[in-house]
Amino acid sequence: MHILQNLVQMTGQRDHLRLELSVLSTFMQLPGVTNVRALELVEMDSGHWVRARTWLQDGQLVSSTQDVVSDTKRLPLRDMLHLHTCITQQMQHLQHSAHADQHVIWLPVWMHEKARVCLEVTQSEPFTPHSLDVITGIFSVYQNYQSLLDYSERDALTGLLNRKTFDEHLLRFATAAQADHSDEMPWLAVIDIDHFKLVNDRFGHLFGDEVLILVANLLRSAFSAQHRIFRFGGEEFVVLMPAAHKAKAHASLEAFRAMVASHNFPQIGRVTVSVGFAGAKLCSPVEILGQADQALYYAKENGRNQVCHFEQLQDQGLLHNAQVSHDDVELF
Ligand SMILES: Nc1nc2c(ncn2[C@@H]2O[C@H](COP(=O)(O)OP(=O)(O)OP(=O)(O)O)[C@@H](O)[C@H]2O)c(=O)[nH]1
Repeated sequence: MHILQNLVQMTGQRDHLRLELSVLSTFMQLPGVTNVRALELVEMDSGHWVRARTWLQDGQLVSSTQDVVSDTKRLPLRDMLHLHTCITQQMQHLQHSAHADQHVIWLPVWMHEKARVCLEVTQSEPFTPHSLDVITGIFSVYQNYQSLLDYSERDALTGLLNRKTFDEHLLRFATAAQADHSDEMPWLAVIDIDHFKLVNDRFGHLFGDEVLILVANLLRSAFSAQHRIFRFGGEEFVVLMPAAHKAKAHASLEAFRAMVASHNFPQIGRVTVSVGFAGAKLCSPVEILGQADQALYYAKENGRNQVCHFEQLQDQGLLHNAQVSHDDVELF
């Protein structure tokens, strides 16, 4: 009965992290379960890494406030031998008995043949067919519900994140940077396709859609799993970039701009983008978006196909004629 109540609570969640806490606390209700963790898997610096994102501490489940890049406790995936096997062989789950009273099962969440999260359940007794059925059953409910949540957070045309979860992601990026205390900060970039109306007018809406999909693919290949890429609607994209020095953020946006400009779009040929970016500090999302939008507006007014930085334009006193009132900024 407890489990049923937990499942009801689990499927009432509207947020991935709360859903994760909920499924782990459901596992904790099972007899013999002594430990649970949610492990985050990430590919960076041409290696695979793993770190605990949610774990049990003094009987309470806690989640990391750091992002995976700044988490010094992350390990190379190959250091966790069994998990490494489970992931590289794309297994649905894998069990291992480390000691007579320590039996572990890993349950990776597969999405488009990639696993970004893996749940780990440890119990004091060996797994029986019944306990395995219960664990994998709960995991299936969790996985189905997670993909439903994921679907509702994505833009149907490009598969990028939609506007819905933007504020939450922004807050997480800004808070993680505060905890880090370094002089690096996260960045927010607004990217807009130049003269997109002309593409639609000349080639038709279907070709316009094709350009949106191709630009979304270029965004995915230019930015890593640590970035968050959104389509806010129309031909406007937003990228949340993890903490970095301004020069590094500028260079990666510039590399993306150049990548689009040199891409051969079938039938259409050349397409360019303009980019405005600003520091993603702990202030309101509307304020930060407004700043990045002002820089974008400046880029559009001054030749397009370029990357402009809000604070730099402001310091140079160049924003007087490019002020965008917040009423004009198309946010939703
Ligand atoms: N194909 C397609 N077009 C879209 C979609 N959403 C918005 N649009 C079109 O995007 C165009 C946006 O045009 P504008 O905002 O005038 O800007 P622009 O032509 O890109 O010019 P600049 O931004 O000034 O460089 C409009 O023609 C919209 O109809 C979509 O989902 N698919």
